Amino acid sequence: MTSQSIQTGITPSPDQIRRAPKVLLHDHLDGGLRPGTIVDLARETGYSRLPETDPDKLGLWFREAADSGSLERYLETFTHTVGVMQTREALVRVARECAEDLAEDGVVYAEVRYAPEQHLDGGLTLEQVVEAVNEGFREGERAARGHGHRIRVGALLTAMRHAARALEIAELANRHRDLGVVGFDIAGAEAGYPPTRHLDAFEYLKRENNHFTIHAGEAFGLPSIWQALQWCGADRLGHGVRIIDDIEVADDGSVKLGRLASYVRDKRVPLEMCPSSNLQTGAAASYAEHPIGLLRRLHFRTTVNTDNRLMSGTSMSREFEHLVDAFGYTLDDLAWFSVNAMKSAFIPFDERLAMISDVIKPGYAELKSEWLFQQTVSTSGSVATES
Ligand SMILES: O=c1[nH]cnc2c1ncn2[C@H]1C[C@H](O)[C@@H](CO)O1
Ligand SMILES: [Zn+2]
Repeated sequence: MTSQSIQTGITPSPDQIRRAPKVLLHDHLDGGLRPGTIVDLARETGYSRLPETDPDKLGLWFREAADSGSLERYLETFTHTVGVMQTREALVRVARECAEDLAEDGVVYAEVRYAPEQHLDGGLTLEQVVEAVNEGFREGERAARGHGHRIRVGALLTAMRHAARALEIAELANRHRDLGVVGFDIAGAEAGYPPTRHLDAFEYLKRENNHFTIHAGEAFGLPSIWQALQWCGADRLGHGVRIIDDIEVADDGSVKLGRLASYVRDKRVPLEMCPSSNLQTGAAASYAEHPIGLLRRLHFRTTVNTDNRLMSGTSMSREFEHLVDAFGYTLDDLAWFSVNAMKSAFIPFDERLAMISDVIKPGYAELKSEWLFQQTVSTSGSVATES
């Protein structure tokens, strides 16, 4: 081992990646159910339209059905998860398991989103939906602590862009502020549903000094990102991968940023990138070609996320593993992504700083010192054998 290898960094193993403290800003509650839970809930709630009732086959069905190359077809798979999330008990269970699963994977802070308006078919009110999900998150946090994992989960309330309830959902998010809801989002099919359709909701949230992110630049390009930032005033971009269309890379490797890409980088706009999801919806061709490689090199404020763990058969650790394989990222890179994400969270500044200094940095330092110690032991071991 040389000092050179310390400086160039440690290629983390899957086990180190799982133990590293990770921060997740973009994860859908209705895109992360355990297949076995879907089967149980379908039976309990009388939902009879599941394509498979064996949990393994059902998990596979979601991954394959979501692998269509089109966002619209990808979104069709949510009919079944949303279909079994229509009772208070179902919502509490799904939220609890979500917090437990993320904690088990080494996520220490997560913002998990869902659309309350999609969970009213069983007679719940919007308020009851939010209360049930919050209850589940708190139960999950407590259960995780019992298993030695610390996680904090905040909710983001999503409004569906094809519907017309964004202002109502924004008001709901504002009422539950400081009660477990940390912000707002819009999601759903992007093409044909520009974010400016929901300007009233965004203007309301700005007047309330509240936070919001917008899915933009995933299935539609620069105009969507431009509107999300310059008309709606988004704090972060969900995906934002198409910002790459405003960056020119010449044959000699020199890079030229257009005005919008410069703005995104200069203003440190957080990009909630979700590599596996982008491969499935056709927003990127492969991990190696995913724009996150270039954007990270150019110091955009990139973060790594899961989007929908069920549909992509993924986890935060898996997303990091894919990027380590594709770009040779080191433990330092993963720490950089995690600090970036924590800086971009919607909780108060002092709480973000505390997470960075008390949890994230010490966690990566611990992994690094463990690795250095192992190297020293194996080096002195081989010296001892030689002498
Ligand atoms: O990646 C996505 N883009 C746009 N919409 C999405 C994505 N993943 C999930 N959704 C939708 C489907 C869910 O039912 C809804 C709320 O979580 O958000
Ligand atoms: Zn999403």
